Amino acid sequence: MSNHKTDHAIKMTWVPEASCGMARAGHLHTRHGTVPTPTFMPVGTVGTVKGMTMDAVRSTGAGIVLGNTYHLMLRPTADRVQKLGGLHRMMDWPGPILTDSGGFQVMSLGALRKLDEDGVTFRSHIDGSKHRLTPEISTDIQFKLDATITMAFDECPALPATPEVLRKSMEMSMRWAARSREAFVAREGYGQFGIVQGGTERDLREYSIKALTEIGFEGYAIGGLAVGEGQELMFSTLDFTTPMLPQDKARYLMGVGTPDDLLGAVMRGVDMFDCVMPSRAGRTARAYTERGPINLRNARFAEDTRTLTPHDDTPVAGRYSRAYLHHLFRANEMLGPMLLTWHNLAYYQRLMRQIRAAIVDGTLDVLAVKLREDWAKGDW
Ligand SMILES: C=CCOC(=O)Nc1nc2cc3[nH]c(NC)nc3cc2c(=O)[nH]1
Repeated sequence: MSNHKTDHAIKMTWVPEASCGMARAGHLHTRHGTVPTPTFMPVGTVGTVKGMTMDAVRSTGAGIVLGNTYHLMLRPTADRVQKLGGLHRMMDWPGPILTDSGGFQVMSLGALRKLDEDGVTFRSHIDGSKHRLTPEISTDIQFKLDATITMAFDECPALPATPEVLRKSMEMSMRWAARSREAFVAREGYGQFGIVQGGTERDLREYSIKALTEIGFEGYAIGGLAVGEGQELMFSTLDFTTPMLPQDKARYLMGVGTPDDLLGAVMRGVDMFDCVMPSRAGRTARAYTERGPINLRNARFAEDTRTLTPHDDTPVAGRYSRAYLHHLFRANEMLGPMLLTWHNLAYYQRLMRQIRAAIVDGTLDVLAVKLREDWAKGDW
């Protein structure tokens, strides 16, 4: 008799609610709660969304956050996170957590790694110690972290790359996807996402989707993009990739992006996003606003008593003047990055809520025109 809990566990599901053109609104049901999609996932690299308490993250409306396997396996190590009760308990975030498989982080480390068919060997950027990641090791680490969504271990090839290089890399990632799935422990409401590769080549993307859907995953990520190809090539790749993905599963575009990227990708059928931009910008005095980004270190804000946004839906939004934030950054005060990260993440969540509402009432095209007009206006 097979063990019901593991073999047939009712895994995570994505349920559609409405669509508008290629855009979809739905709900991702997981063991750690339900998340409305489209959704933007704040990046919590080493078990913290830098500069934010998780209450502050929750106050922005975020439903799911991201953790990085590569960073956490080096420090504090997966075994220690497991001893501390898993990421949810350790960082006091009861909601869903998606962890990456480490592949991309190691790839971006460049020289410090050696790739072979079985996996990748690399040296820690912290103390130079030697480590290994394989589909099995990565999946086991994510299990120890208690990730709600586990990502398949893949290789993200650097662009530009020849179709031959892209094909060889994608085929290896598909072999790694099968091994990742084999190593995945199915639990009620948990899930694992496969990662579509193939660069900007339609035939390679088609081959990759066929391979992944034959293995079967709870969701599908679109990898290999936002690596310097530019928005036009990213969008044209999405135009032929998302229609080939299963309609009834969530689609996750990794590492994306600016507000304009998010809007365009949602309109091409993407449901989930993660990007360091809003939080990294928050640490570098770059504020996202309804009229596009502004740099608060600029002297023109020294006596600007206006707030960053007319909205007042978090303890930060609409409360602090640009002049005060300008002062905090000039004085190198830690409150500057904290408040601005909070503001930027709230801006991204508000944008996703606006987009979602427009999908539900069928007016996404109207909203898209309005948003792009306002972003182009520049600061008022
Ligand atoms: C959280 C991610 C879960 O995915 C993985 O574990 N592997 C993976 N990560 C990526 C991350 C990316 N960021 C960008 N631009 C900033 N492009 C990316 C592409 C990939 C990719 O092809 N694979």
